[in-house]
Amino acid sequence: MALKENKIKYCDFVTTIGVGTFARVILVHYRTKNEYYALKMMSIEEIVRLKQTEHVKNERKILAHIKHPFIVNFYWSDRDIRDLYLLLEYVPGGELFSYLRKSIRFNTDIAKFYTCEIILALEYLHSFSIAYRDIKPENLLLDSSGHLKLTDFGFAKYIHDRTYSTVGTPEYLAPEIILSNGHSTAVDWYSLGILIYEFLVGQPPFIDDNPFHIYQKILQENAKFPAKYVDPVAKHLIKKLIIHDRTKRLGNMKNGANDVKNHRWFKNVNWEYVYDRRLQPPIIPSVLHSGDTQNFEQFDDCDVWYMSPISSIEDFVLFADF
Ligand SMILES: Nc1ncnc2c1ncn2[C@@H]1O[C@H](COP(=O)(O)OP(=O)(O)OP(=O)(O)O)[C@@H](O)[C@H]1O
Repeated sequence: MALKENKIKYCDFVTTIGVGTFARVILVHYRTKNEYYALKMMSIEEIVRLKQTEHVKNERKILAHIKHPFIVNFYWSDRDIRDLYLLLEYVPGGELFSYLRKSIRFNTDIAKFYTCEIILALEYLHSFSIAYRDIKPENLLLDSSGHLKLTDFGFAKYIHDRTYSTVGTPEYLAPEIILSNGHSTAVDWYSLGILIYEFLVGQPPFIDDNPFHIYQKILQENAKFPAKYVDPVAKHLIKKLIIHDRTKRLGNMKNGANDVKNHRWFKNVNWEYVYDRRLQPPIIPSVLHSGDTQNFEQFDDCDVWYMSPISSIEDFVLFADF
């Protein structure tokens, strides 16, 4: 415990770079290394109250297990009487979401570049039976060279058979999650189909202010494909990814991710080049120095100094191995 607390001692808090449902993410400067990192902080009291204990434990366990060019790097976890901490690589280019909203939609080449990098990240995760379960543009960050880094493993889980919890973001939920039919890594291929659609069209196919109506649309309606933005090959790929029948869903059949990679939409893609980060990124973020936060929303300074409540002993011991 004393040893673990020492880790935080060397971090100077610089500014808040993200506030999610369960976490605050702070840019920290690590004095001994003179480097910047992203510190994800979660209030123990809040995590327990919002029934996220297992999710956070999964997140830590999975982050500690994986290493991939398109997934955010994890360094260590820690806790004190108020918070849980995850020290992550700082990815300074900001969320792909911001770039997508700014440009309204991506052309085929841009959409394809990001899709290729996500496919390799998903293929890697699925090889360990890890379902990511929260594919959306907000969880895709750009590094300083413009390559993708998947972040937020809060809903990721090792799934060896099927699992029944309802997690994810409404617009991206696979039908089997909505129906509580038990789900597996196949849900990520469904969400990838929705993501490609959002890249090309500028919004997901099933939208509504009320999540319940989104679920109804996902279950009952067919996606409409504006021909102006979605060419027939992309349409074919998306339809194969968002197919309700999991046994026919691309990525979830016996050839796994290879069926997706071999789809006509990726005809000229050299997958080794993709893995080696040798494709030219279509957007190069403006990053002036390693601790530059210009690509993130500005948060109130008091967020940095916000103190979570002291957790109860019962809650604290739930995270004994964190
Ligand atoms: N490693 C990182 N580098 C830079 N920014 C990051 C990093 N990790 C997270 N962020 C920023 O912080 C935001 C919130 O982080 P994260 O998504 O992990 O929190 P969360 O509470 O689990 O979110 P959600 O509400 O989506 O569940 C991200 O959307 C991103 O903008």
